[in-house]
Amino acid sequence: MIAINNVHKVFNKGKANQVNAVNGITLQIKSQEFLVIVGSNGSGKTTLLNLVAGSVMPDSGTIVIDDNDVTKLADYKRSQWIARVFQNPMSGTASDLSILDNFRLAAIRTKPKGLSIGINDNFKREVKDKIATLGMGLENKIEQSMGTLSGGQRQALTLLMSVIDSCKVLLLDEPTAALDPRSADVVMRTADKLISDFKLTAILITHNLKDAYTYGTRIIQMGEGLVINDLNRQEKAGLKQNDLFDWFA
Ligand SMILES: Nc1ncnc2c1ncn2[C@@H]1O[C@H](COP(=O)(O)OP(=O)(O)OP(=O)(O)O)[C@@H](O)[C@H]1O
Repeated sequence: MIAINNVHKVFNKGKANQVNAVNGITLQIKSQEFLVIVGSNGSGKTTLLNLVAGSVMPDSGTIVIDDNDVTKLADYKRSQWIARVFQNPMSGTASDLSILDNFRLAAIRTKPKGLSIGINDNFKREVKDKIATLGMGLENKIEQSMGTLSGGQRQALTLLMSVIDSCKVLLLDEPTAALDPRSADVVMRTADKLISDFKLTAILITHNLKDAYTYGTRIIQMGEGLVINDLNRQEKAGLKQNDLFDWFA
C-alpha cells in the first residue's frame, strides 16, 4: 500500500515564479490497485509521481510504502519497491547494449554490488521465455542491440524488465505518448497484463482518453495540485467515455 499523507511541493519558493505544484495531497493507494491519474497540463501529476518515486522531495508530508516511511529516501533507495517507465522509450534502456545485456543489468539493479548474474544458459532461456510472452517475436533477437528496435518494442521490453525484478509498484508516466497508435495499444495491453500477472500496484499518468477509460481500477483527476475527483472501481466502470472528456480540461 502507498500512503501519501498531506504532501506539499512548492517550486521556486518565495520568488515571483513560485508554483504550488502539489498542494496538500492525501491519498491511499491499496495493494494491487491500478490508479489512473488525469488532469490538465501543469496540474501536478508528474510532480506527484516524482514524489512517490523519490526524484522530488516533499516540503512537508510523508510517503509510506508497505509500512516503510520512504519520505527521506533517495530514488535509488526506493528502487527495491518501485520501477518506473517514462514517456521516452530511450530512457528505460541502454541503446548500445543487446536485449540480453539490458536484462542482465535489470536483474542486478537491486542486488548487492559485485553479484554476478545472468551469465549462464539458464538465464538466457528464462529471458527468452519471458520475452516470448510479449508475443512480438523478440525472443529470437536477444543478441540484437536495443537501439535497433522500434519505440514500441523498447517500451514493451522496458516494462518487462521493470517488473521481473520483484518490484511491487509500477509507475507509468505517459508511457505511450511517443508511440504510434498501434504500438501504444500493444504497450498498454502489455502493461495491463504484467500489472495483473505480477500483482503490482500501479499508477498511470495519461492524456489519452481511451486509455484512461479502458485501464485501471480507480481514476483520479488532478487540478492545481489537488485531487479534485476520485472514482473507485465500480464508479469508474459505470462511466461513459464521454463523461471523462471534461477531466482532461
Ligand atoms: N523542477 C521544477 N521547477 C519549477 N517548476 C516546476 C518543476 N517541475 C514542475 N514544475 C511546475 O509545477 C507545476 C506542475 O507540473 P507537473 O509537471 O507536475 O504537471 P503535470 O500535471 O504533470 O503536467 P503535464 O500534463 O503538462 O505533464 C507546473 O506549473 C510546472 O511548471
